[in-house]
Amino acid sequence: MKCTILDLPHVVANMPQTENLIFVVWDMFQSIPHADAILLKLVMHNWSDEDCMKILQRCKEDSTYKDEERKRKVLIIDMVLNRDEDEADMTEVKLLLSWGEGVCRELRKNGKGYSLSVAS
Ligand SMILES: C[S@@+](CC[C@H](N)C(=O)[O-])C[C@H]1O[C@@H](n2cnc3c(N)ncnc32)[C@H](O)[C@@H]1O
Repeated sequence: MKCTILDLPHVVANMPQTENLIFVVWDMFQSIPHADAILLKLVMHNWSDEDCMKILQRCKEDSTYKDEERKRKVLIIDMVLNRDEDEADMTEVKLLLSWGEGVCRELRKNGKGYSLSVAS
């Protein structure tokens, strides 16, 4: 498996490369280069809903994959509040960790399943 880490210049510019792991200076708001899968780990909580939609749109755009069976996968790992099921201490820890980081989103049960919205 080959992995490419995309980030801003001050984060990846001088990182050592290996055969399977490379670091590339890239602005994810402009485009996302071709890959079988894209992992957005601890990225979305930094951005508004509008910016998250832009990032997901860039993930969706890939002129090299026309085949429906081989569409790229997008995996999101991020922290969300789940006050209905988390212990109160866990909610406090999550709020503390997300403090100053941007947007804290909350998972809520509704009639159809779950919804995710900006925590208030
Ligand atoms: C909270 S960090 C998460 C980093 C890494 N995914 C992790 O889990 O450790 C968010 C990263 O997004 C990067 N970032 C911010 N704006 C970006 C952009 N326009 N294009 C690419 N990366 C960006 C930041 O430099 C930062 O390293």
